[in-house]
Amino acid sequence: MRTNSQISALFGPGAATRLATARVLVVGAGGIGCELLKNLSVSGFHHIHAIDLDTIDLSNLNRQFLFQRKHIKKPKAHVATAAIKAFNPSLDTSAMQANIKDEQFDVDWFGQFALVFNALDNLEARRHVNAMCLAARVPLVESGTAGYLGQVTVIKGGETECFDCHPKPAEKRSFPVCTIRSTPTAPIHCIVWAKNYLFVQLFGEPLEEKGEVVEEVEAGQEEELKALKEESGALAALSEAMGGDDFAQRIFNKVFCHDIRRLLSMSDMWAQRQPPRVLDYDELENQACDPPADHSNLSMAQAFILFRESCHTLARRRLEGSPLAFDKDDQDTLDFVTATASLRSYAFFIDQKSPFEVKAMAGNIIPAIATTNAIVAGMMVTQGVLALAGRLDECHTAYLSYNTKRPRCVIRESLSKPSLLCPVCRRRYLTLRLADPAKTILGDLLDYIGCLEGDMTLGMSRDNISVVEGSRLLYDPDYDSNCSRSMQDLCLVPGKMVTFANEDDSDVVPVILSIARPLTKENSGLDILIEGFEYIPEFVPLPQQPLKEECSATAVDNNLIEFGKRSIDDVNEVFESPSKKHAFDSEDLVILD
Ligand SMILES: Nc1ncnc2c1ncn2[C@@H]1O[C@H](COP(=O)(O)OP(=O)(O)OP(=O)(O)O)[C@@H](O)[C@H]1O
Ligand SMILES: [Zn+2]
Repeated sequence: MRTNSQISALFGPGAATRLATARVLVVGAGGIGCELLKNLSVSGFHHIHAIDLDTIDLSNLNRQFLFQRKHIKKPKAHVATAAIKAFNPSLDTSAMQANIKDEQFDVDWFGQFALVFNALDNLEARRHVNAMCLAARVPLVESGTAGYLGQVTVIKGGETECFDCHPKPAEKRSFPVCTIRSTPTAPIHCIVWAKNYLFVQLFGEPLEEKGEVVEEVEAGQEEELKALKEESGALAALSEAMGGDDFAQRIFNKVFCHDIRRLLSMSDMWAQRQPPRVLDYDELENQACDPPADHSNLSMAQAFILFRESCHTLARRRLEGSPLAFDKDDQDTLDFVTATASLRSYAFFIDQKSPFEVKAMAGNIIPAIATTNAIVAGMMVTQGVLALAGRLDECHTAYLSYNTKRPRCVIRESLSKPSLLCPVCRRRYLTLRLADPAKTILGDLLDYIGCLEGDMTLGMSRDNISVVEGSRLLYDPDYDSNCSRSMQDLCLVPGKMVTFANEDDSDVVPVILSIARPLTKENSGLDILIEGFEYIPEFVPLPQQPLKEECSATAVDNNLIEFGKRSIDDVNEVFESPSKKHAFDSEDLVILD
């Protein structure tokens, strides 16, 4: 536990009082959240509120050290805050098991905190908290980890980049169909073939629509694609043998003998490549072997046995019910993918992966590493202390990278200014309060906005305004049927955010009205009140197409936050992490420049 003088020595004069009086929110009490809560509790923070929608699972215990076996199924936020209170009984803690996106957490609710820490694991929730903190004008410390990689940054509306200043590319994971079906060269190609092609053809719904395999035909491959389609037809016909004793053998002979012989007959294809080998069912059947171990590679004989057994199990399940879907936690489906991917790797002379690694790759799992979470949570505290003191010029975006060549594993950058084109933070955030949402109609609100004058004018009126909530268009000059409906009827309740834009003049800053709790008696006589006019962001109208230079973000996955500025070299260095490699194996990365 830090004494006041230690806190002042570490964080500067006045820090002890500032930390002791600030009310802070921690969103997410998982891997990073537990470390962070523990850090906050011993760093001089006093009023700590935690929220998490989940309960504790056995799989959390290896790294979420505030939890013990006896806590399984209990709410994470409650157990975590109780645990830190045990470290420091003088703390004022509170906890909620809830989704941070719930409407009850409106702008007023966020506004009660001096600082928010995000310790989340998904983009959607991060985006939501980003927008709510902008609306409530509360600084946010954002974090993310993926394997050995981690990031921390500070977001303050109007002063720094926000979470949405750079577009986050959708997770991309696609492979050309001919690589997967005819010329695999990497373990991931065999895994995708087993999971997205063979498994789906035999036991599931049709495949390519699933998105991982794309019909990207290179010149001269049209013939090959046609042959592959015929091959798929033949495989579908084999499904009719499902349930029979020789089902596994027929599948094996088709995919590891017949199809490979057909490929070998195309000698041009192997001029520059190692040709595959045909596998022999009888030979493998006669080989004795030990049972497979989770962490070591399967021998060919072990893969064969697993293939045969999983084929029969899945055939039985498929005949008993509806199409099956691959699930990394469904052992039968995982066994099938592990075994067939291993056999295909043997056939194509590709490195083997252990069942454990196959599970990570097929399930696209990035291992969570306690040390990474701990380092990131430590950096969050130091950034949070600076943000709380308003010392944004001293705050940083910090990247934790894994690289044996670099002397330091933390790379720091000063915070960037908001992107002038950001569709989220380059907006005017105002708060709307109504005396009675059941009585005020949308038309009244439009008139009220049209009549605002002086410093409060928004440059909008019924003739040019468009009103949108989420993906719902509520009003534009050609669509006024909602004007006579009450705000309550339109579900415009506290917690909702409504965007008002001038349709005619793109130089007018769009306004986001956060609907907050109704007016109290203090404002009696008013029906509508809009607050927060002091801040007008510098505004540049959005172009039709986002400018390419603006997109300097890297995408790793939904688990890792992305903020511009890292060079591709840095990015490549960061990706030298072995854990990252096993999860993504090069084709899985999307790098925008
Ligand atoms: N919308 C949300 N509202 C509140 N909490 C959320 C929300 N989305 C995610 N979380 C919480 O954020 C935490 C993120 O922690 P972490 O990344 O360690 O995930 P985890 O679920 O604990 O671990 P794993 O996914 O590896 O099993 C989780 O506890 C999760 O419940
Ligand atoms: Zn922004």
